[in-house]
Amino acid sequence: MTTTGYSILRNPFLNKGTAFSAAERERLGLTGTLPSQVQMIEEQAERAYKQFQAKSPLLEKRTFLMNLFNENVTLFYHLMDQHVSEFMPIVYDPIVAESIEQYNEIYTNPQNAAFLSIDHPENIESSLKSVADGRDIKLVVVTDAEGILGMGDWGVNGVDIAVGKLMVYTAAAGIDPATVLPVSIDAGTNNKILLENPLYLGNKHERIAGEKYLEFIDKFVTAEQKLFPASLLHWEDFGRSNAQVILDKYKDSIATFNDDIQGTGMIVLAGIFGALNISKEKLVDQRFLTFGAGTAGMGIVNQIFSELKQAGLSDAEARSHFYLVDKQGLLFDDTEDLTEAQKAFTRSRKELVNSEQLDNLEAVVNEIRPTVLIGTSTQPGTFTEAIVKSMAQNTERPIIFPLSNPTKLAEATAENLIKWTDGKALIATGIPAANVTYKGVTYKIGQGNNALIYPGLGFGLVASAAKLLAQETISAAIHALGGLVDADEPGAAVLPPVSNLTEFSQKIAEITAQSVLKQGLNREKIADPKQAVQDAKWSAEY
Ligand SMILES: NC(=O)c1ccc[n+]([C@@H]2O[C@H](COP(=O)([O-])OP(=O)(O)OC[C@H]3O[C@@H](n4cnc5c(N)ncnc54)[C@H](O)[C@@H]3O)[C@@H](O)[C@H]2O)c1
Ligand SMILES: O=C(O)C[C@H](O)C(=O)O
Ligand SMILES: [Mn+2]
Repeated sequence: MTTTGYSILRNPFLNKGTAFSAAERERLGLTGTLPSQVQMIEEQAERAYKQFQAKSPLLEKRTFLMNLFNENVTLFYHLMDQHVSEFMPIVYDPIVAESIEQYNEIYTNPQNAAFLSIDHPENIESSLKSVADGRDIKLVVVTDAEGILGMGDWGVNGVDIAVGKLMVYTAAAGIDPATVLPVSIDAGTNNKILLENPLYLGNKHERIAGEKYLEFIDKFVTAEQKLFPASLLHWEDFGRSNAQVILDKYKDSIATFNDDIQGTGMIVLAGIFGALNISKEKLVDQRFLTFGAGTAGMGIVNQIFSELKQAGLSDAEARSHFYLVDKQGLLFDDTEDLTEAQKAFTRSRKELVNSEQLDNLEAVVNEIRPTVLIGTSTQPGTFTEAIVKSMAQNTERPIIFPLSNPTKLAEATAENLIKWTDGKALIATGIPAANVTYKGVTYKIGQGNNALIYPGLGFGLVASAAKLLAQETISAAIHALGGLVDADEPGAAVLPPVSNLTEFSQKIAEITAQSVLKQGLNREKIADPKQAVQDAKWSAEY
C-alpha cells in the first residue's frame, strides 16, 4: 500500500479526511490537500449523518453509506456504531436485496471485493493477492449468488451480499475491516433479466455447473488457504445443490462454515430456546414442521436434531419430531426428487392413513398439529389465517418463524400472526419487524436472522485462531444467545434486540473462543480466550 499524498486520501482503510492533524498532514505530504480545519471524528460523523438523513429513499441512503465506506472505512463504522439498528436494514437485509437487483445500474465502486471468473481459473490466486493488497486477511465471505436470499440467481450482482455480511461482522463483533475480503465467484448466471441486460457486469453466459464448477471452487479454496492460512472462510447464498456438498467437502479440514445452513440453524434454535423460556416448555416435547426444506430449512432441522440427541434421544426418536414440507407436500420416503439432506427426515406412508391428501401445508398442519412452524420456502403469504388458527387451536403457545427474505417473500407478517393467534404466537421474522400492539400488550418481535449470530461466532473463531468449527462450539454459541431473553416481561421477544447486537456478539465470540480452546482446536497458543477476543477487537477510532 502506498501511504503518502493523495494515495492515502484515496485509501479507505487509511484515510482520515479532515481529521488528519497538522503534523500528519506535514509528514504524509497532505499539506494543502485539505481545508485548514482539523476535525474530530465526532464532527465528521455529525456531518455525515446529516447528509445521510437528507437522502431518500432507502436505496439512496445505502448508496451514500457505500460511498462513505469507499472513502473512509473508520468513519463509516464510527457512524454505524452510533446507529446500528437504523443502518442494519440499509447496509444489509432487506435493502441489500434492492441494491443487488439494481447493481449494474447503480454501480459505483467495487468496495474492495475480489471478482473471480469461472472462465479464468488461472487468475484466482493473483486476483486475491491484488485485492488483499498486502493486508493480512483473516475472514473471507464468498458467494456465487445462485441463491441470493430467496430471490434466486443474481450472478455478479450478488457480491453486495458478501459486502453487507462483512459490514455486519465489523459493526456487530468488531473484526478489523482491513482484515476481511468479500469474494464474488462469477460462474455465469441463468437469470434471463441479467443475460439480456446490456449493462450486466458479470459473465454473459449460463451458469457453469458440475465437475468444472467444483474444480473451480477447489482451486479457489486452495488459493485462499495458501494466501491467507489463518483465515476463516464463510460461504453465503450458494444454490441448494451446491451449498451442502461444498460444506461437507471442506468442513473437516479448514476453518469454514456455511451461513445459510449453520448460521441459520443456530439462530433458529436460539430463537426456539428463547420461545421455550417464555412458554416454559421443553424442546423434546415439540413437533417441528419445516416449510421449505432447502439449504436453510435442512440446516435448521439438522441443528435441532443434533440438540435433541444431546438431550438423550436416540436417532430414531429424534427424527420422529420432524415433518418436512416442500414443493411436493409432506416429504415421504417414496417422494420423488428428494435431496440427500431431506432423505434422512422423510416420513413413511404407513404412519399417516391419509398420506395422499398431505400435499399442501394446510392439510399437513391440520393432520400433524405442529407446535413449531418454520418458513424457509421463499413463498410469500403461505402461513395463512386458516393455517395459523389451526396451529393455535392445537397448541397453547405456537412457535411460528416466517424466515424467508427479503420482505416481499415472508410467509407471514408478525402483525397478522399476533392477531390471528390472539397474542399467543411466539414469533421471529427474517427481516426486522416493528413492535405489535394488540389488546393493550406491546409485543416485541425478535429478528430470526443469522446476522444475530454469525458475527460473534466468526469473530470468536478468528480471535481464537480456530483450525476447525466443531458441533460442540456451535451448540455453545446457540445456548449463549438463547439464554439472553427476558422471559417474564409481557410481550417479550424470543431473541435479543438488534440494538444490543454488539454486546451479545461479544458474548457469543467469547463463548466460541472458549469452546475452541477447550477442544484444543486453536492453531496458536492462547492463554485466555476472553482476552484474545478483547485483543482482536477493532474500534472505529483513528
Ligand atoms: N432468516 C434467516 O436468517 C435466513 C437464513 C437463510 C435463508 N433464509 C431465507 O430462507 C429462504 C430459503 O433460502 P434457502 O437458502 O434455504 O433456499 P433454497 O432454495 O435452498 O430452499 C428453498 C426451499 O423451498 C422450497 N420451495 C419452493 N417453493 C415451495 C413451495 N411452493 N412450497 C414448499 N416449498 C417450496 C424449495 O424447493 C427449496 O427446497 C430464502 O427466502 C432465504 O432468504 C433466511
Ligand atoms: O441474508 C439474510 O438476511 C439472511 C440469510 O442469510 C438469507 O439468505 O436470507
Ligand atoms: Mn444467506
